[in-house]
Amino acid sequence: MARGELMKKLLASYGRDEEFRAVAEQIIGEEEKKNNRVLARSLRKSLETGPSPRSKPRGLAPLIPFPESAGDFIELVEPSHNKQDIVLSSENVRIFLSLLREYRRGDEIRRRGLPVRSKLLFCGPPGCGKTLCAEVFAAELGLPLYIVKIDRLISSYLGETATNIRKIFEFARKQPTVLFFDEFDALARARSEDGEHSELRRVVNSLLIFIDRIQPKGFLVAATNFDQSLDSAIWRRFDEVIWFDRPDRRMAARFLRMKFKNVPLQFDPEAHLDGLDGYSYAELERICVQAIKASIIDQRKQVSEKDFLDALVDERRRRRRTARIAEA
Ligand SMILES: Nc1ncnc2c1ncn2[C@@H]1O[C@H](COP(=O)(O)OP(=O)(O)OP(=O)(O)O)[C@@H](O)[C@H]1O
Repeated sequence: MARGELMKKLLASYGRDEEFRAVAEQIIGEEEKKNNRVLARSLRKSLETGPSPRSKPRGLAPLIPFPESAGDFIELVEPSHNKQDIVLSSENVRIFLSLLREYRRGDEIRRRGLPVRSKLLFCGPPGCGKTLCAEVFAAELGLPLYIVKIDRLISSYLGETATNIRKIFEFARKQPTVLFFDEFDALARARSEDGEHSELRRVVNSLLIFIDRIQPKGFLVAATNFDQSLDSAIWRRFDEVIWFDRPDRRMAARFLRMKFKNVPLQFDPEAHLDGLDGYSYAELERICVQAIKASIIDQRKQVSEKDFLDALVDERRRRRRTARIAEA
């Protein structure tokens, strides 16, 4: 495996001892194969003198195990998408490129006493790329992505929540990661609760204080669908606020071209852009995938216009049902 890929795997396995050790062994094996015996021997020595349950950590920097108890509300995501898979506005491309460059020069910037932007708020309707972008961004940075489900975090047993929050932040302070807080608006809702939930409010406020104080080694990203429910006390804690909008006509056309890039078509999907106004990327994605699947099921080599229109009708039905549920 290429060295870069192995390094990525090694970083992603950080905090999970067994996996980390397996990848480290793979790296040593590769060096042995290349006849770099001195390096391989010294790597093995570091690995063997690393932390063990009985000995004090020496050699390798001690791993900070990710809190086991956090498993219910935090998830390590192996990036499976890259920048080819996302459609972003030119403004967002510019912001992300500048964040990447700043991160790479972070040590130098900090040495001069200046802050590095590392706390980002992603706003926008569902299915418009907030999570996908966090994944692609983590892949570009070569950092592991951890997704924290805020609603689950704050509804877990309160006594433990406070400890878990502290552990998460301790982890993010020491280990370069992209720590992604999904459904951040759940915080705002919890903050406005009162009376019997004052304990909950305290937990939420302590989470905000942690966000305020932390200088993450990587990035802390929070995502919300409801930007209006976040008050300025929350907004001002972030270095950048980035909007992910539903695609306009031009972006929807780009998305369709991307999705059908390697698929033989009997029609021009862009002729249907009028009917796709207001759809999210996730909805457009479902239409494209359904249309492609229909051609596979019928064992046809090309996707037909009917495949596309049938998928569109299905998605419309789904939208109407979802809207009805949301109103109820
Ligand atoms: N900008 C985009 N470019 C390409 N594909 C996209 C984009 N936005 C969304 N998608 C597609 O829709 C799926 C869901 O998007 P994603 O999970 O990023 O939405 P989200 O904004 O995080 O939504 P939610 O608020 O519901 O969590 C993605 O996995 C991807 O297939």
